[in-house]
Amino acid sequence: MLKVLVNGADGRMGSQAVKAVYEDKDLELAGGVSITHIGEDLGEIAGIGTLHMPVRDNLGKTIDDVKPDVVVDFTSPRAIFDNAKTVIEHGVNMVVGTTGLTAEQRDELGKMALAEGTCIFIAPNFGLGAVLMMKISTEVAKYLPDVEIIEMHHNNKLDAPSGTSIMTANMIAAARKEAGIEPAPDKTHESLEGARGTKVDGIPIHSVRLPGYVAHQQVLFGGYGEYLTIRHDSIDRKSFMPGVILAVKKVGSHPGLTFGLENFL
Ligand SMILES: NC(=O)C1=CN([C@@H]2O[C@H](COP(=O)(O)OP(=O)(O)OC[C@H]3O[C@@H](n4cnc5c(N)ncnc54)[C@H](O)[C@@H]3O)[C@@H](O)[C@H]2O)C=CC1
Ligand SMILES: O=C(O)C1=N[C@H](C(=O)O)C[C@H](O)C1
Repeated sequence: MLKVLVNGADGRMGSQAVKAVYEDKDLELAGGVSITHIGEDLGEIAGIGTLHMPVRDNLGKTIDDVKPDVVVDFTSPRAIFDNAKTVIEHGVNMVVGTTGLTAEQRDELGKMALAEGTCIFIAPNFGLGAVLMMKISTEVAKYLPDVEIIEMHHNNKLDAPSGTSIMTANMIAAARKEAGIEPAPDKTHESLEGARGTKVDGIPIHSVRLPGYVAHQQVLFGGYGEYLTIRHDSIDRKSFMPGVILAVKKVGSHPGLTFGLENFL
């Protein structure tokens, strides 16, 4: 049985991860860490009943105490780099769902993990539909290179643009480059700064934050007298859990850094 520790255990995603790990017959829930709800019962917070397992407040100390095989992290873009370093330094494998790491930070963590003989898996999106949205977008971009992304999330999301939209833009730009095809130049003058969104690899990303939304993205391709829109909607955070559980089970057989759920499908 793989022992799993969840960091950010009382959050929207962390509490779902606690439940998913607890319900999987091949995994053992080793504990939960957070900076809020410290000392409260982990099971009560995740809505699965009393577990007599308190939420702990120090990742490093908790790893020393419970000796997990895998740490799952759903915390905050500000905390994730240091969290990942702590986990790797303790020689433990890690599954990261938290967004906000730069490509340089990911590479650094991958090198650290290799040096320590551990495995780190990072995915900005664990939803199967979202992975397919990105993959299909790279195919479309070879024929319709003019593209913009609109991502829509709940108003408590801390970062913008979303990790998924950044990854989508990176993948589309790489596919366009490989196909030797370029988008039309953007001739618009922004009379108000920000009107055309932010740009990642030259691709405009527009971020919407509203109550009522969960996690949604549209990839809009324009052509001559036609357009094609690829849209993905996560309407329940349970949609991410099969991907998280898959990653927990597979991470240990991939030394160093693995980036993106498509590598495990
Ligand atoms: N990869 C994926 O499929 C998905 C990724 N996310 C990402 O996961 C992250 C968390 O999202 P939510 O669960 O919505 O946030 P949340 O705010 O509901 O939960 C984060 C939790 O982490 C705790 N926390 C913050 N800093 C911490 C630290 N240093 N150590 C331990 N605990 C800490 C907070 O107290 C909070 O309870 C975000 O970066 C979000 O973009 C969200 C959904 C899906
Ligand atoms: O914060 C969220 O909610 C989500 N974050 C991830 C992202 O930034 O892409 C994944 C999903 O979009 C939900």
